[in-house]
Amino acid sequence: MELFRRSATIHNMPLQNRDYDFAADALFLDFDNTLVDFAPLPESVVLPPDLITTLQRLQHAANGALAIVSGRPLKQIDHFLSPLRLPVAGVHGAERRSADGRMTQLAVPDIERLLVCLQPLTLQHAGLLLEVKRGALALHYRRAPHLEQICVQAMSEALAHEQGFSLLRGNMVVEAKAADADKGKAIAAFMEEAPFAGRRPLFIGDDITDEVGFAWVQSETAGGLGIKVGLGPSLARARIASPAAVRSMLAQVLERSQ
Ligand SMILES: O=P(O)(O)OC[C@H]1O[C@H](O[C@H]2O[C@H](CO)[C@@H](O)[C@H](O)[C@H]2O)[C@H](O)[C@@H](O)[C@@H]1O
Repeated sequence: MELFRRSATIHNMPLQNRDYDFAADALFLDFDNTLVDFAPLPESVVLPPDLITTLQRLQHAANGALAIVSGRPLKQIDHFLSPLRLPVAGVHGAERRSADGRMTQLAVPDIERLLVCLQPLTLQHAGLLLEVKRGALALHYRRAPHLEQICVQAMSEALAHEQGFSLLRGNMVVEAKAADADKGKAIAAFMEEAPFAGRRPLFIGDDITDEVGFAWVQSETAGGLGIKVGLGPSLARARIASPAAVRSMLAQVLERSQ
């Protein structure tokens, strides 16, 4: 059964006649707008019933080769998926928990000056939210979309005096994150380790931060596939319509395995 629609813009990308193989593939999943639908605030996402059980069973069926790769801190992912503790890369790869539970934290720049610079803006506009992470700072404007340009400009100006950060435009958010951290490197690091090593990486994600992940999994060395959720330009060679479609596809994959 074909589970993903090939991207309309990319042709001649055969999937070796299969889409997902529990014995041969490693599955990497973004969190927001991939597994769960967007919500007005980061803490208000709602996990659909059965998602945790589906992930747990998938992980078991794949001999552990399933990980979450998110812009969120690892602790938040654990909180939402509790009691499940999956291998996770958080804050775009700045922190990572391997399948054996080992933690890796990249050295990250100090966000203190950025915080001081940007806090007045959030006091001025009630619809804005600053999300503080280890070595990253996200300025959310989902509840005040008309402030997008002001937010982007404020973040750019704050970053002009800083070293070691890169500016990331996400969905209704502009973020300063550690320049050294990216999802491609995080997936590459998982793929060096058991139980991921030797498998074909599949990465499902929706946002700009996921593009480096798609590029890495689709590299010649990795030989994998990127699957973009939703519309918009992407390097990913396959598409899936929505988080609901991702959840239903994961459930189908599981059903087929039994
Ligand atoms: O890499 P991801 O797992 O997709 O995380 C990306 C960012 O997700 C969160 O923000 C986004 O989702 C929120 C909840 O739906 C929404 O309110 C916000 O507008 C979105 O940008 C999270 O808060 C960020 O830290 C992540 O970087």
